[in-house]
Amino acid sequence: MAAPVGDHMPRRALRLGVAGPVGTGKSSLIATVCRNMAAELEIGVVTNDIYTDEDARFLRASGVLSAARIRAVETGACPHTAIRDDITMNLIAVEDMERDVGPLDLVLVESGGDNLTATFSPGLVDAQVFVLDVAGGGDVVRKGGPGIARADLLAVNKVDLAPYVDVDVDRMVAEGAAARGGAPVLALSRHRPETVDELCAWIRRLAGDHAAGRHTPTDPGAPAHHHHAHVRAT
Ligand SMILES: Nc1nc2c(ncn2[C@@H]2O[C@H](COP(=O)(O)OP(=O)(O)OP(=O)(O)O)[C@@H](O)[C@H]2O)c(=O)[nH]1
Repeated sequence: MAAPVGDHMPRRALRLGVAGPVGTGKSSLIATVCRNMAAELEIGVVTNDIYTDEDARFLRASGVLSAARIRAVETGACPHTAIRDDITMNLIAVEDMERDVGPLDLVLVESGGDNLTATFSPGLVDAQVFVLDVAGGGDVVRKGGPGIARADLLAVNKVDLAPYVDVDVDRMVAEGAAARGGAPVLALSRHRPETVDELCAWIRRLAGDHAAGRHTPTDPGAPAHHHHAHVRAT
């Protein structure tokens, strides 16, 4: 689908951030999107890990994209540092990839796993998905935070596990929608194709709006204030 728009202005890919606590299924969600949408969109992925390139290796091993379309950023610090405070490493990774393998339609940027605080800078991504999972407990949506409250999409993932962890998915989704003033919440499982279709439809709409110049990034707000003064030099 990638093609220049207008007379001579090549457009850049839609950049979609994927954030959320450790292990909620961010890499799996990205692999699922690539598997289901690679035939219609030219896709690239940038992963952020604190100390490793584990997520990039997982995605390369899954075989959903060629290795050149998967770049790893090792942040060496809290996830929000590289996706919000100083986005330079990520911007360079995205721009290098688009130059090397582009033009692309969609670049997915995965944050390193965090607690509930990480949000992407609107200078890095055009939109963001915040991923929770039912295994984290039905009450986690009530704990709030900028990602839960104001990301473009809240995904409640692994809903296939809900019966095993005593979570009422409908209630979790309703509480999420209430916390977000009605903004979209998606009950998701990679084992439930109809939910994957809904995720792909949401991305398809967003990519269309971006390509047509109809999408304006909104900032979910800064992460909760915190500091590292307790980490003492020896
Ligand atoms: N049952 C079930 N398991 C899932 C689903 N999605 C992901 N998982 C599993 O959840 C675990 C964590 O998934 P990842 O995709 O690695 O999670 P992540 O958020 O990228 O993890 P970090 O990068 O470490 O923060 C893995 O064992 C996945 O197989 C799902 O929809 N259903």
